[in-house]
Amino acid sequence: MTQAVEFDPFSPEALADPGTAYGALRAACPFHHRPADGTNPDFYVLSDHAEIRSEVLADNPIWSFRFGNAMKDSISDIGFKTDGAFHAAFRQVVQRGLTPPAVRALRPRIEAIVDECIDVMLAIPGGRGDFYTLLALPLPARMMCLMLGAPEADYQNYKRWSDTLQFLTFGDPQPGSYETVLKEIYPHFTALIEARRALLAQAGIEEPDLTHLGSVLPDDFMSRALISTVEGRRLTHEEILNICLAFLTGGQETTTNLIGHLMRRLLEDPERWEKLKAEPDLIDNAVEESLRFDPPVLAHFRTGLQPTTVHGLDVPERAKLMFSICGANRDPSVFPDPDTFRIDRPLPQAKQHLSFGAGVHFCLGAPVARLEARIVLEKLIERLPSLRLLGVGERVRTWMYWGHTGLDVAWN
Ligand code: HEM
Repeated sequence: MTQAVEFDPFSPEALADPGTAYGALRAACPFHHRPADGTNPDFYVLSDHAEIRSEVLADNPIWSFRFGNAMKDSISDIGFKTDGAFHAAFRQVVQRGLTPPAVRALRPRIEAIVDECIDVMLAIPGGRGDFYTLLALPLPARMMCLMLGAPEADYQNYKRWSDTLQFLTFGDPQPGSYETVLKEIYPHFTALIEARRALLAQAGIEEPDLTHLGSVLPDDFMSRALISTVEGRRLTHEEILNICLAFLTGGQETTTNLIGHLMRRLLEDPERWEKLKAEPDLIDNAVEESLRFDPPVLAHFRTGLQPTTVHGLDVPERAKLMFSICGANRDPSVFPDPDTFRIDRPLPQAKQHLSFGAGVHFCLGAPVARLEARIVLEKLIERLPSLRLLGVGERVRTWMYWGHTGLDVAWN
């Protein structure tokens, strides 16, 4: 059944309260066909949790990432925007740097940044400010600089570039505007890559490997890309840039919004905040419930490589399929009482959310985002327990993302 309901992801209601809108669509029509409307192309919306997981995001010959994961095609066949065996091999370049011990080793750096942000908050006379500007935004941006190997002082550029790229990829940009911003970003990354190539040249190393990480080269993901091979060859410059862009765009606004949503939901009902302070063992539950209830990425797209049938409906080749993370996260067969935010939702249940995707393109940065959110809660409970919510800012402008531009908070 596909046409049973009207669904407009661009309506003011869906933009303002996606959980309710996407949840209602899932309940009424888990596979929905949305015809072209003059501005937006024809696409299908799948909200069926089990099917998204087992059919669309698992390794399969039909639903391709090669056309990008936005509504409009952007074919590049580079890096993460690939399918099958090549993609699996390419992922390894980053995945090898994000083993559990490697992620745990980020803890002191994250703690130091959070402490610095809280010091700034505590020094504000009157104890009031925007939680995004003060913490939710600088932490992920600084972490991306640190992980890629850029000076942390660049973090405001990283934030600006990521916002612009996000909007251009998932919004409705002017022709050529994507290329304009890349003209600013690519020279920045190219200079950092060239600096690492120069270090190798100075040391007379032609075939760099793992042993050179942290010795000849700084131990960061840009160096990691230089020492890595994929299918027996070195990565091209474009592939290294693709990794930089994936971190730049994938790791910032998403994590900012995770931290922002989390604090909004905890503070809007002060009993939740009190409960968490009394039972800090619930921190992981609260983080996962926030991801489920307020997914920073509402949905992504895949493109059909061949005709197929979904929920009994024939779907043509090159169909655009939107998998609704937000809708799937409200599935009552997986999450009882899905429209209630429960900080004590059992962890194994809450973790079934699809907010980091699933399957072959599952988010590589998920453990980093989770650790950042966890440390923010640990530190706020310890150092700013009197935090309270005064107001929520504007919605972010990219319709497929869910978050706000500010959170007005106060503390004693
Ligand atoms: C709360 C924070 C985050 C959310 C909600 C999030 C969400 C996602 C989602 C939904 C995908 C799957 C895309 C798809 O299948 O179309 C993804 C992939 C990815 N994410 Fe994240 N992400 C977050 C943080 C991060 C961080 C911190 C990093 C980097 C350290 C990162 C790097 C990546 C990369 C490289 C991929 C591509 C994986 C692949 O294609 O194989 N993400 N993310």
